[in-house]
Amino acid sequence: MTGLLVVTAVSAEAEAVRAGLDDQAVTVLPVGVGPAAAGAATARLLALAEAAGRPYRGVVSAGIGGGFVGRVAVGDTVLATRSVAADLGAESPEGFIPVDELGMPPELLGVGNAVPADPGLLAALRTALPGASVGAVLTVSTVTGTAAGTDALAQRHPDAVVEAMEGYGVAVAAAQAGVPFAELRTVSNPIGPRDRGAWRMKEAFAALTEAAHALR
Ligand SMILES: O=C(O)c1cccc(C(=O)CC[C@H]2O[C@@H](n3cnc4c(=O)[nH]cnc43)[C@H](O)[C@@H]2O)c1
Repeated sequence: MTGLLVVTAVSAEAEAVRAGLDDQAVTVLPVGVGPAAAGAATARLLALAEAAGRPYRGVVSAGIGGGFVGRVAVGDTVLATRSVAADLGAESPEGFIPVDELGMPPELLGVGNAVPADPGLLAALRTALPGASVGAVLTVSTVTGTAAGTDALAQRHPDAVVEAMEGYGVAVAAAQAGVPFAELRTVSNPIGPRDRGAWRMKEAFAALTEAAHALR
């Protein structure tokens, strides 16, 4: 058994995590933006480690994310209770229908719309990061950038604190490999009408470095 695998979307996030870690047993790798790239790359890393007889003992999706205003602030650290595929489903005149509620046979649904964090891994991270906010983290393929989109998402997910683009994909890879999963985010921007100038990447990367000790 090897140590923990921490996957980020981009290399700047991986570098921020590594800067706060001095543990050789933790592997930190960028796996791409979006649930498909992150899920496929994570599945490959987990399978290669397993085939080499050195499976990872856990996988953490880490990085920056957009925060729901009034629930978290820029610079905050967040731990996911579950990682939710917020745009996996169908639109209808009555609104969005999550894939879980489309009436598909259960064997086609896989893990459904959400994957809970591993209780043991989440508990350990909460202990190490007592100041972290805890709630659902949404995975979206399109960054939310309108007031209407933000309101709809906030109403559909009253327990959500952050949106990002990879957690659910990584969670599916971990679930299929039978490896404990968790998601850790720091808030770089408020979710709302697109304003790239409001993104505070430096602050979010610094918070990621600060939080990384929890991954030891
Ligand atoms: O300029 C953009 O709109 C943009 C789009 C995708 C990625 C980036 C990045 O440089 C950051 C990579 C990473 O950050 C996460 N993230 C951060 N804020 C949000 C958000 O408000 N909504 C969704 N994802 C967010 C995400 O996981 C990206 O992979 C910039």
